[in-house]
Amino acid sequence: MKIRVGFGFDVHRLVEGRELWLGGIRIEHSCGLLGHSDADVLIHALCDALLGAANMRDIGFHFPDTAGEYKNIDSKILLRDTVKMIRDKGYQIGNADITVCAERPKLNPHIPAMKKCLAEVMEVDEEDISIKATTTEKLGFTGREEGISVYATVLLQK
Ligand SMILES: Nc1ccn([C@@H]2O[C@H](COP(=O)(O)O)[C@@H](O)[C@H]2O)c(=O)n1
Ligand SMILES: C[C@@]1(CO)OP(=O)(O)OP(=O)(O)OC[C@H]1O
Repeated sequence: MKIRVGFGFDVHRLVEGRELWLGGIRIEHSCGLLGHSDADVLIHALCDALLGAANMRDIGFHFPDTAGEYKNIDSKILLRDTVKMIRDKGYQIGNADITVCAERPKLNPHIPAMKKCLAEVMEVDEEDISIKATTTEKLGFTGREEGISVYATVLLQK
């Protein structure tokens, strides 16, 4: 069996007047993430980790932010299509481990719903998706609540 690791990282800016979408679910917050799509930064990092493990470039290569068809798109659609691409190349998903850097809101209460949602979209067990949250102790752009960043690692098997 061939085992391959992939890593993804993404950042989106927090602004007023946008909904906050994270891990496929909407979270009540005073501001939301800015992007061409719904700006679900967690899903974008996860897509990049999946694509990286399969050596299939990155999210912007497959879903360019210059294309009207992706304007305000639900990132769950991008994740579903990414998973299809990597399965078509013969890979199975082993597990994903994701860390969200956000000063606010508290994400722990939302993590079970995110895991359930992502597991459904990816057609994997919830047990195979780990999501963790950390502040950056008020340091840097995440600490100043200017944005949210996400790191994702996945393991694929062939
Ligand atoms: N947006 C966040 C950030 C953190 N958490 C949880 O709080 C714990 C402590 O955070 P530190 O940054 O002080 O280490 C962290 O381990 C998470 O469990 C959260 O829910 N939402
Ligand atoms: C998702 C896409 C496409 O709508 O746009 P954004 O929401 O701007 O996200 P980003 O992570 O900057 O890049 C990937 C994109 O091409």
